Amino acid sequence: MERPETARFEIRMDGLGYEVAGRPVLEGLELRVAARRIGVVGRNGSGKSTLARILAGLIAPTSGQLRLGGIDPCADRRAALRLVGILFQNPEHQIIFPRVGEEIAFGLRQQGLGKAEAQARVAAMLAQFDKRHWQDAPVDALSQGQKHLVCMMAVLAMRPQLLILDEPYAGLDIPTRRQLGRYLRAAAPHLLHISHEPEDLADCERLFWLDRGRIRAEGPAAEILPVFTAEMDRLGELDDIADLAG
Ligand SMILES: Nc1ncnc2c1ncn2[C@@H]1O[C@H](COP(=O)(O)OP(=O)(O)OP(=O)(O)O)[C@@H](O)[C@H]1O
Repeated sequence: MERPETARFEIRMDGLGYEVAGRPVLEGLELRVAARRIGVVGRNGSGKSTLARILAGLIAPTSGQLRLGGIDPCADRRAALRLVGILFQNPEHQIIFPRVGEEIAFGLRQQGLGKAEAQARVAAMLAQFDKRHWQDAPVDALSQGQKHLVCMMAVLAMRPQLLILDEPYAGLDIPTRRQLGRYLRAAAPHLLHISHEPEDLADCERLFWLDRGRIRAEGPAAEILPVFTAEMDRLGELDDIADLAG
C-alpha cells in the first residue's frame, strides 16, 4: 500500500486561522495545492512567517485544519519531521549546535536515524558541497552566507517532501543568492517559497498573495505578480507608515 506522503502530495487548509491575544494574524485560509513550486508573496507583517511555522508544524493553528499529504504536521511531529523542512530568513534562528557536523546530524537523529547512519549522511552531505573540512568547524567562525549553507545542508540531508523557504536569501550577496537558489529549487519534490521579492517567485506554478492574514489573490505567478507589484508601487508612493505600527 502507498504511504500517505508518497501519494499525490497536497497542501490543504480548511478555514485555517491563527490568533495572538485575540488579534487575528491569519484568518479563514482555504487552500488546496499540489504544485511542485508554490509561492507566497505579501508585505511585511502579512502573516507569511506565521504560515511557514504552521506548515512546518512548529505552531498549531488556533482555528481550522491543515493537512500535508493527509497528515496534520502539528499532531504528528514524527511524520512532520520526515515530510517538511524549513529554512528561515536568519540562520541564527535555525542553528543550535556549536559545530557544523553536529548541526547537520541533529535533524537526522530527530528523524530517528541511528548514530552511524546519521554520521554517514552528514559526511555525504559535506562531501557533496566540498566541505568535508567543516565537520568539526565552529559555526561561529563562519560568514553569514556560509551559515546559510550549513542550514541548507542540514535541511537537505533530511530529504523533505516539502521544503519551505521563508525568505532565506535576505542579506546574501547576488552570486550566493543565485547559487543557493539553484540548489534549493531542485532540492525537494515540492517547494513553498515565501518572499516579498517578486523576482524570487517568478517561476512558481501557483502563487498566493497574502494580505493582512488573508489570501487576497491566487493563480499562476505570471498573472498575480504584475498586480502585486503594481499595488506595492502604489503603496510605496504613499506617506502612511501606519501598517508598521503593529
Ligand atoms: N507570537 C506573536 N506574538 C505577537 N504578535 C505576533 C506573533 N506572531 C506573529 N505576530 C504578528 O503577526 C503579524 C504577522 O507576522 P509575520 O511574522 O507572520 O509576518 P510576515 O509576513 O512574515 O512579515 P515579514 O515579511 O516582516 O517577516 C505581525 O504583525 C506580527 O507582529
